[in-house]
Amino acid sequence: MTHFDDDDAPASAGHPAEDGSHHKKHEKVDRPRIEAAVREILLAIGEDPDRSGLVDTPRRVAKAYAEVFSGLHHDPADVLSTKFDLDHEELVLVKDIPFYSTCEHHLVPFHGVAHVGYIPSHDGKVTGLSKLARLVDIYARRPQVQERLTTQIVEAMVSHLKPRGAIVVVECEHMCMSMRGVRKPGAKTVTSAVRGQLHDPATRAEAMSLILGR
Ligand SMILES: Nc1nc2c(ncn2[C@@H]2O[C@H](COP(=O)(O)OP(=O)(O)OP(=O)(O)O)[C@@H](O)[C@H]2O)c(=O)[nH]1
Ligand SMILES: [Zn+2]
Repeated sequence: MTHFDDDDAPASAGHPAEDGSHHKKHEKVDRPRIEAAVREILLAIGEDPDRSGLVDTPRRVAKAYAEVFSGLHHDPADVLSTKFDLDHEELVLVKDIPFYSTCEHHLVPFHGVAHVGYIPSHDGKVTGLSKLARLVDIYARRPQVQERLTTQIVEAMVSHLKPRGAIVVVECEHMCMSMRGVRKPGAKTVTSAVRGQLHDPATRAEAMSLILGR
């Protein structure tokens, strides 16, 4: 699993949430405030927030929001600090990383897969493969738009891995385009971001053929 929530911080050095006692002390999400707001929304749509099926809903939504927005309180530097000296200087690509994010315009989900690749720096040091998936979750678990998600992932790799090149391709279905509004279920949005040597046409073509080869 690549996911973590407010009770499951990324396994990385020095994060204060690792000792298991962090839960209340370090929680940055104001759950009572979310609960009050959800109760207001239920009233506003004409529901009875005190009926038995809804009475625990504000608490559940607050707990769910703490999880789906937990990326706001995690630092990609922590995740990408895990490095191995494998003397590998060629492309490393983790493809088809599934993730869920939340559209910041409508606060409904968008979800899909991310493909994340880089050409390591000249020192041949690489990061852990799972860390690339954790990086995706750190940025997905925030109010987002797909373009910024894509850019943030590639920029974090550039900053913390100092790669010779990096590429991120993200393919998503946006629930705000499926279940409401324009109502086009199945429509996919594809975004990409490329840095450094991955701009080279041959290198980029190699990465893209690996990404697209299903
Ligand atoms: N660029 C971009 N747009 C997004 C993303 N997620 C949702 N949107 C779009 O945000 C736009 C918001 O448009 P508005 O006209 O302000 O809101 P709206 O009336 O709800 O629009 P409709 O969704 O067309 O009904 C819509 O076109 C959405 O499709 C995203 O990740 N990136
Ligand atoms: Zn939306």
